Amino acid sequence: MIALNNTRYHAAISVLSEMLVFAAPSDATMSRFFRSNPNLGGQDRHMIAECVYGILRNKIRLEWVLGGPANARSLLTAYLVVVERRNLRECGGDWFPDTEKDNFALCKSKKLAEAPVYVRADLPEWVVNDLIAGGMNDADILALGAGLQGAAALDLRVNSLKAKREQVAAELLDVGGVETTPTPYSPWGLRVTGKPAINKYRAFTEGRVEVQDEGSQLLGLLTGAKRGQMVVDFCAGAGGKTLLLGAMMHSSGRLYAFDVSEKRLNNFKPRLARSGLSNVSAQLISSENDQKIKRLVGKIDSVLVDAPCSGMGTVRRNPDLKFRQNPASVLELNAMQTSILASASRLVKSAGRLVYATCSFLPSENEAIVEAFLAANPDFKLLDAPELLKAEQVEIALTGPYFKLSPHLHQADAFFAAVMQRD
Ligand SMILES: C[S@@+](CC[C@H](N)C(=O)[O-])C[C@H]1O[C@@H](n2cnc3c(N)ncnc32)[C@H](O)[C@@H]1O
Repeated sequence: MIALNNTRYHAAISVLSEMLVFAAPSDATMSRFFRSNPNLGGQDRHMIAECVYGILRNKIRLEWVLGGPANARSLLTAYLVVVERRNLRECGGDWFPDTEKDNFALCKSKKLAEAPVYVRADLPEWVVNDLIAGGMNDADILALGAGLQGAAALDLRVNSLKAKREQVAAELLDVGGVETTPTPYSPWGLRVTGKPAINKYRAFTEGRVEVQDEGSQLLGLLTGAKRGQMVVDFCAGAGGKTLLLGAMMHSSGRLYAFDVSEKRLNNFKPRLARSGLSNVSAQLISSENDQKIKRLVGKIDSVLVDAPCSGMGTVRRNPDLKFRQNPASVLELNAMQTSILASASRLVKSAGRLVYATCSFLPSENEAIVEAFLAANPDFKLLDAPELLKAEQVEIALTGPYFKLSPHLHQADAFFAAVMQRD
């Protein structure tokens, strides 16, 4: 139970009211709020953050219980009843206003078990409709929804160019008391106990580890990138996956990192410097059809398209994404995804690989894009992702030919990848 008091109760309502506009990512709103309220101590901040993120995670259920869209104060009341299961007696003290007592009683009277599936899964109705259109049943939707409510772990990837996993684990423990365990599937992964600031350790500043979720690490294996190859990371962003591909290539061959965002590519520079890689060419492109990529047509062994997406698979870390995305924004993304995949595919040489990935679980951003691409490009065929991982000694329970991770099954963010090969 969150230890509320007058200050924390009012601060939580204040910051949540700002967040509910969804004009900015909620973590940015939270940081700004704490900066402008320096009187709040460490414990206060912790409790306020717990309370506010707990409300965002459960907002759909809380609003159903309240009977419709609600303000921050009512949501907090519903949170105390529905999530914390408090009695009115436990909301004693000066902080719980008499005016909220009716809301309290209303929330107590509602039975969540009677709510529609989208409410019980705490996913927007349009998201659940997308899942149903993709063939998911109610039980799986509820399991996915429950998994997305959980806490996300902090995963590290050991840079195989510079160190071994056991060495880095020992170093982190020795230097900072940071406890880690090997990730269940990735050969380079370490799962950190708690959330220590890894960037202050030399293992990080000297490029022996990077922060990277396990799903992204496994994606590297699916590209099959090897020593001496020509590889393209088409949507490289700040280069998280580029660094992994470069390490898999032993810093040999040529690795092109393209992106339309100068800011993201600039953020990649210090990471690249730390990594020790010397085979990377990072290039800003104006669009997926930029002239710069023309000279690479038909020459690339493996092309990764880590497409711009709704990010819905990361709602454990960013619960506000559920409310910052909508059917129209996803439709816009679908058009981009289709166009980027089509353009990037031109670079793949005969028998080369094309990997399409998103950090989303929406079938409209995943299977639908890949199926349409394959239908329009019969020279590409779908490979079996679980088989490819098995060949890399990764045994992971997956159904179907795609690489689909879910938090409730794989203790990772939801993630999707399809591996294709040009005939
Ligand atoms: C999911 S993020 C990539 C994250 C990155 N691969 C990583 O591991 O850190 C998608 C990226 O696609 C980029 N992007 C958007 N439109 C693009 C386009 N038309 N061509 C290439 N990249 C694009 C965005 O700037 C963004 O950096």
